[in-house]
Amino acid sequence: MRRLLKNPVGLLGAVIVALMLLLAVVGPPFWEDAANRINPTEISQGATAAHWLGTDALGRDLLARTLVATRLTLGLAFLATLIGTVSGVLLGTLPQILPRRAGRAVVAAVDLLVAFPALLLAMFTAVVAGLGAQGAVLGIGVALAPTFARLTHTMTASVAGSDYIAAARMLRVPRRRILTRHILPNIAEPLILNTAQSMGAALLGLSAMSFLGMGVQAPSYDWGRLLNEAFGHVYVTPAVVVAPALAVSLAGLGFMLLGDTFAKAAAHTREPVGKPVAPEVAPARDEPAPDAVLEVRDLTVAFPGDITPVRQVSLTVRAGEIVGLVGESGSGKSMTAAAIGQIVPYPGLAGSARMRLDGVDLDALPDSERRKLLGSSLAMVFQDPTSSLNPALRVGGQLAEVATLHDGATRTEARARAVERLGTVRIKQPADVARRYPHELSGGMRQRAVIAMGLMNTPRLIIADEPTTALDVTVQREVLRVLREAVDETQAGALFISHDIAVVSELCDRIAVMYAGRIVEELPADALHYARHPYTRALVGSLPDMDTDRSGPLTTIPGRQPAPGDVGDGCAFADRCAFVTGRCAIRPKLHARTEEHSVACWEVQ
Ligand SMILES: Nc1ncnc2c1ncn2[C@@H]1O[C@H](COP(=O)(O)OP(=O)(O)OP(=O)(O)O)[C@@H](O)[C@H]1O
Repeated sequence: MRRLLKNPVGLLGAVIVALMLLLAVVGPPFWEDAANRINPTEISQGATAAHWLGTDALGRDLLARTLVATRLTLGLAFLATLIGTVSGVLLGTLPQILPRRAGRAVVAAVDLLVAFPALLLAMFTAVVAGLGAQGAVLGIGVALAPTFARLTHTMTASVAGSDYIAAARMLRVPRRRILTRHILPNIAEPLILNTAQSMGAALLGLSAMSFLGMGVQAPSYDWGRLLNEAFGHVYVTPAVVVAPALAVSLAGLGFMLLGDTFAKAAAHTREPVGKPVAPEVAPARDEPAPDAVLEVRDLTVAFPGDITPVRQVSLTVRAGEIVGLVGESGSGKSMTAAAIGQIVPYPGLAGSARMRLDGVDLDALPDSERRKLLGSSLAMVFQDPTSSLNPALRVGGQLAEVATLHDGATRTEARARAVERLGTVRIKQPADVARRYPHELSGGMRQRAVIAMGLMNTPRLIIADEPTTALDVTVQREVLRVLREAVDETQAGALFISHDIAVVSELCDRIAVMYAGRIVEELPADALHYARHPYTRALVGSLPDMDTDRSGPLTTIPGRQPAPGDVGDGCAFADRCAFVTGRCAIRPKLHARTEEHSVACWEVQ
């Protein structure tokens, strides 16, 4: 509400609507007498001192009649909106309750009605229902209903696809209860906003019907009826249409502006508070690493509200090397990957002292060049291969598209390369698989197809973000082998993100351990058992081995990682650490123990 009052357009809408509502209450008692007083000596006059906006054919004051008509006009518009909303919402939810075929028939009928001009639909209904206020209200209500029904159906269908609805279905919650308890509350807000806007449309529609003689009939009168009566005299005394025309326009505008502002305010409430602020990081001055395909220095990602999920992360990946980034959920691994790929979600912003891909400084490139380089030199493989592949396109076509877009390859060349790359990732009968749609492949094949898509350009860096988490253990092994082979063959570097330290130690050459947005230890994978940071040691210690007693619960690390907005000045792991001392109130820097092994912990420095 405060936001509404701060917005001048919203404020104007609110003032107009409030004024109209006030007039609807006080209009008839105050001005009814003047509005009905017939005066044969002052018939169809223009503006005079006694009648500011003229008189009608019986000499009645038009300003007073317009003010009095506010109640009937708004009342009828409200009724029409109510009919439109209720019947539209019922119609829109029917497909969820009815058997599939009947539901489809309802959707088709709604689509047909939406395509039909609304005013014609209103007139048709009004003629069938009988001329007069009742018919007009029903007509406008019926005309509003299809839009509401379509909106309700679309939103219901999208909410119905959510996991919590699937869970409710599995628990055998009855359909009607799913609808009222789980679906409707989630779509109520946009429906209410649409209602505010529809009130303006109903008001204009009803006035049009009355103006055309199909709505309110004499002796009753609404604004449309007043316009209809005044229109016969408009060429002689134009002033007679001013009052009702002004009232219709003003009220229509008021409701539209208010509805619009409500909709914008609702969209804003879903936006995060505060403006995006780019993290300030001084550029690195030393020489870049000569053999690195990726060199990241002091990468920081910040969101408004002092949320910093990635804090001064430095990483180097060399050609032919797989670096594992490991840490528990929420430590900032994916956000690091997103920042390297320049896809940090709004309103987050990334900054770094250095960001070099294949020897090129990304920060020094103009936007278009940077996008081009990332498109050709970086391949990203995400956890869910389903969302990386377009379900409407054949696998081969999608892979080929990469080659035609980036390398300007012909269709035949691109298709041949797609089949070859599918073979590279150990897909049997690649030519046959290229002709299939993603849903026709198993999860493991899909993930390999995504890796093959990344390899279409011969990338210099592959970022694989939990690529095997959704797969079972045997398929997981196959995908990891494919990744290793791709790196060995192409001599690209790879950043492999996982929360599973066992997988990382098996696949990677080096491991960077992340905790609360920072790298806390970096070491060769084969030296994992010499890890020094208490967090890395706890991660390694939580792995079951041959001697683990499998009848008991696995070891866990007590406590919780702080959220990105709650990380203090000291060591972020201190609360969970068995070796905590007073020094841990100051954050330890990453300290090089050997050329290949760095740790951020006071205990081991
Ligand atoms: N759009 C966002 N706005 C604000 N904070 C965000 C946003 N996206 C992610 N975060 C925060 O960033 C932190 C790091 O998220 P990130 O996805 O990088 O973690 P992760 O280590 O990859 O975890 P997981 O293994 O669960 O994917 C999380 O705590 C999350 O709350």
